Amino acid sequence: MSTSAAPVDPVEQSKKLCAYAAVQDNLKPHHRIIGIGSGSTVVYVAECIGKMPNKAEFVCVPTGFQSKQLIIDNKIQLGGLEENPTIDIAFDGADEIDSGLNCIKGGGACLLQEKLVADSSENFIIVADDRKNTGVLGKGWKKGIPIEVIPNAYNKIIKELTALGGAPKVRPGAPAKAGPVITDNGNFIIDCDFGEIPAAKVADLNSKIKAMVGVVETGLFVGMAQKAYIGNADGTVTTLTV
Ligand SMILES: O=C(CO)[C@H](O)[C@H](O)COP(=O)(O)O
Repeated sequence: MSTSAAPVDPVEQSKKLCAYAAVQDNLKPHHRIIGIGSGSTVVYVAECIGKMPNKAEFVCVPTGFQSKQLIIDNKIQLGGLEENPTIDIAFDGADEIDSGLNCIKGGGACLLQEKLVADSSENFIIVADDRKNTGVLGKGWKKGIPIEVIPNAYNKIIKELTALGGAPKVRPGAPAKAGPVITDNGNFIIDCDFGEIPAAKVADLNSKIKAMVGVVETGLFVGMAQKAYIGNADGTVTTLTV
């Protein structure tokens, strides 16, 4: 019988390393309410918290269906934003990070609940593998900025985004569903490519998109993260701060 271990995928390993480092460095003894983001990197945040001997002291607030399952699977106490409007610290992944720690989020269509949790958190920490750390939004992430919209407003908003210089597309649910992706909040996602967005222009673009009636939220997280933990392919972790 062979006893050789399964090969370790370096990207998966880097996600785990940055997530564990972020929790171990930032979760303080007085923290009680923790926000848990969405995606494949925060899986390791929940795993790390789930292994803590004092995990019964924490209440974790999820950012969507997947995140809720992670909290349940790791046997951590689940809480809602309604009972916990102030979150001590939140950990979340990102699709891309710029030099000012602005992020594109929403690749998993969870951006609205993610932004609610981030905005309610006293500390917001990003965990990501080094492919996300490009320095400029739109440089590596070519799918566009995810924008959550009220369903019957999608054509109106597509017109407005096009006039703003973007290339918008409704996110399809195919092959798993005919028709568009429906978010956890019952809305559509429009992915809108604006090319590379210099850090100094991210806030203005975000304000212009948010001002469109029918837009619920954008996947531009402007000035929200205090720190980002980047897992590198060589097994090291880089910490970025603003
Ligand atoms: O914004 C998100 C979901 O809406 C995720 O945090 C983002 O897509 C990163 O995911 P991953 O850790 O799998 O790269």
